[in-house]
Amino acid sequence: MADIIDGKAFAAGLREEVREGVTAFAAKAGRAPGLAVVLVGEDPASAVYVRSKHKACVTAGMESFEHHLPAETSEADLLALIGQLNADPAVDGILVQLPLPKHIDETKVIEAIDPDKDVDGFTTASAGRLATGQDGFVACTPLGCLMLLKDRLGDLSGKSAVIVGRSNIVGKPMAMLLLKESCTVTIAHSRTQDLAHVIGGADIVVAAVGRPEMVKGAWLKPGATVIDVGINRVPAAEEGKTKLVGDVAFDEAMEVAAAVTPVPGGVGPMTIACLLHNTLAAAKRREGIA
Ligand SMILES: Nc1nc2c(c(=O)[nH]1)N[C@@H](CN(C=O)c1ccc(C(=O)N[C@@H](CCC(=O)O)C(=O)O)cc1)CN2
Repeated sequence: MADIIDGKAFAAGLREEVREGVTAFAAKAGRAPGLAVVLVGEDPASAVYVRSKHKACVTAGMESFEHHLPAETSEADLLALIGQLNADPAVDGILVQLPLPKHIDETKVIEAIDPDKDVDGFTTASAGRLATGQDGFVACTPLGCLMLLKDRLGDLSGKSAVIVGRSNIVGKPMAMLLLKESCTVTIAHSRTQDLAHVIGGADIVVAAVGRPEMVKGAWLKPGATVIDVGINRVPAAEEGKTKLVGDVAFDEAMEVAAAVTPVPGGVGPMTIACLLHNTLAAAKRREGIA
């Protein structure tokens, strides 16, 4: 039976580390790091995530600047707000909660964020910096996956890694991070032929495809480490109820792998902990503090 990788506990440790870092930062800089979070509209899941981010920020001793705009906000008004936040010296990190309402061009809004405040790591500049080995911010979810992998496996050099999913915010940055760790990286996607065979050769599997329990236990190499990024709500056995499952068939994977992240309680909590980590790093860079 595989070990369960406890992302919730790891994230709590990271948040505590950040809290201590914030205290040291404030003593030197005479101010707390500041994170601006922009939420447009009433998406209930987004509202929950933004509340969690605010609470985590305050608990870590950071300033949280919340901007909750109505769903009808125009793209021009949102871009104007980003411009103000870019220029605000109290703001070290800017995050625009996704998804945005359909009438707003997400790419245009993300690209408007100053890369030095892009604590979500979503701008083209941040992606380019990661791809070329320059200092910059790494998207929080893949950064959290990497931390869990390094904690579990230590040196990743030479390991074979398969990432299922090629999104700009998880699959691609994950591939860059694992390449930087000298893994042999394969990105699988919806057109990949014989996915079972591709996954079967991997020491590390990162599933980020958004399809409930798509990766089967029988596809895994015995002893693999499995990181499940998927958060899918599906009907539960009890009539009218729902439950969360990942992109990996968890019970099957537990029979074959060496270690698996659960859903919930695996990668998800790392996302917010890494956001705090990036915000502290942004503040230190802006103040020239090592
Ligand atoms: N600007 C951003 N937008 C979005 C991001 C992001 O990183 N930046 N990621 C997601 C949502 N998200 C944070 O924003 C997020 C998702 C899930 C979790 C989490 O802890 N999940 C729990 C389960 C939660 C539940 O019960 O529903 C878990 O997996 O244990 C945290 C943050 C999209 N938008």
